[in-house]
Order: sequence, then structure tokens, then C-alpha cells
Amino acid sequence: MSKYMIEVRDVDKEFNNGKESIHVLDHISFQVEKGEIVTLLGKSGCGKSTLLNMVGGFEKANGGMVILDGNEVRQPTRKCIMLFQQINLLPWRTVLKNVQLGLEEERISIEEMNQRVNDALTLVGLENHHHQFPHELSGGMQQRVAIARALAMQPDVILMDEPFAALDTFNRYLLQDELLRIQEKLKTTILMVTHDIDEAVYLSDRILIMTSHPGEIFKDVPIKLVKPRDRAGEDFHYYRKRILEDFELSGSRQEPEFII
Ligand SMILES: Nc1ncnc2c1ncn2[C@@H]1O[C@H](COP(=O)(O)OP(=O)(O)OP(=O)(O)O)[C@@H](O)[C@H]1O
Repeated sequence: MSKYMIEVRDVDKEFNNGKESIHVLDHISFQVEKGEIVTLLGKSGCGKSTLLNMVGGFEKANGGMVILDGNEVRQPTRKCIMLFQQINLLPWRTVLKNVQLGLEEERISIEEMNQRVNDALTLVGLENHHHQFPHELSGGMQQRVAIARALAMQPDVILMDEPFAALDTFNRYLLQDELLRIQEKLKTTILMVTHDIDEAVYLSDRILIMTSHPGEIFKDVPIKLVKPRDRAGEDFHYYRKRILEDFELSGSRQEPEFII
């Protein structure tokens, strides 16, 4: 049995907009071990979301393949759930009913469904909010409901596309801590996209730095700091600085318009 939960093998992607084709991802390969948190970090347009969509089975590659827990990904599956920045709760359903949503297609008993929904809501700290509607919750609480909905499905992998980008700093920090606490408990494999360097250093076991046009993995940076990490600590700043430098050295920096 492979120790990898996700294997991206030589994935290549072009989009055609009718007039021209854009080479978005150039022969990308990487692996994510079971229980790891790995972040794709790169500038806007470098192909992070496209790559994440491929791992989730929402987008097809022009070449190469993605293997999830030993099986080639050909379509979305319940083993691998995507969480977006847009929260996508159904406004007419309560918190409880929104979390149930992901389980309604599963062949499980009512008792098991209730148990999984209760457990997931307790994990995200919403055990006292079952009967509220989304509009009665803050943005941070709504994102917690979305996380609970994903957790209730007991996926092997959660894919996160800038899940905290719409939140204010305090809520973002709070939810990052919640995510780490939950992941420590459940050992779910997480592949995340962000352009927030601090978020990447705070959460990740490894950061994959991408360059653009076409998107490539420029560097694989293991973050060897124990969690929870001190955002104000010297070690944290070391990684932050190193990654900032990587971006400047990555070849994707714009040349100055005039050189005197
Ligand atoms: N369905 C599509 N059709 C055509 N081009 C697309 C499509 N989806 C993405 N692209 C192009 O592919 C490139 C990569 O887009 P992608 O959204 O993956 O980048 P990103 O790194 O996630 O950007 P951001 O951080 O801004 O979300 C962009 O140039 C984008 O315009």
C-alpha cells in the first residue's frame, strides 16, 4: 500500500478560449503523504485552482494523471471533498440540515447520520447552533458549517481553495487554529491553495511554490516547526523571509520597464 494519499504524475493542462490555447500547467508532479497538510502557494493565475480542481476530479488533464489513494481520479468522489472561499450554504436550511446535506445520498441509517452530523458540529464548536439559519451566523461560523459538512462525509482528503480568504484577520486566525486541532485529531490529508504566505507557513507541513506561465512547481519547502506555531517567532519569520526570497528568485519577477 502506498504511503501517498495523492500522487500528481506529470500533469499538463492547456485551456483553449476559441482563439488561442493557454498552457496553464507544465508537467507537474508531486506527492502528498497520508495525514499531511500541503499548500500550493503562488501568484494569481499560476494555475493553483486548476491543479486543485484536477485533484478533485472537476477538471481533466491534457496529459499525466492524478492518483488518489491508489486509484486514478476520473471524476469527483466522496473520498475527496472541496471547500471553497464562497461558502455555498443553502439559506433555507438550518445549520443541522446544511450539514446533513452531504449525507443524504449515503446509504446510512438515520441514527448514524445524526451521530455524524452531531460529531461534526461539535468538532467545529457549533453544538449549540443546530437550529439557526445561515443568515443568523457570522462569516466565520458559516465557514465552520461548511467545514462540518465536509467532515461529516468522513473524507480521506479535503481540498481547500483559499477557504479563509473572505474572513477578517481574527476569524481567519481562529479558524486556522480550529483546522489544525481537527486535523490533528482526524489525520485527514489536506491540500490547500493560498496566496497568503503567513497562512501557508502557519498550517503546512510542506509548501509547494509555483511559478507562472506555465505553472510549474518551483520548490518543495518542508516547514519543520512544531505546531501550534508562533506567528511572531523568529523561526516563523525565517520561513516567511525564505519564501519571499524564493519568489524573487523564481524567475517570475517582472523585469523593470526601464534600466538606467
Ligand atoms: N475554464 C477556463 N478556461 C480558460 N482559461 C482558464 C479556465 N480556468 C482557468 N483559466 C486560466 O488558467 C490560468 C490559471 O487559472 P487558475 O484559476 O488556476 O489560477 P490561480 O493560480 O488559482 O489564480 P488565483 O490565485 O487568482 O485564483 C489563468 O490564466 C486563467 O485565466
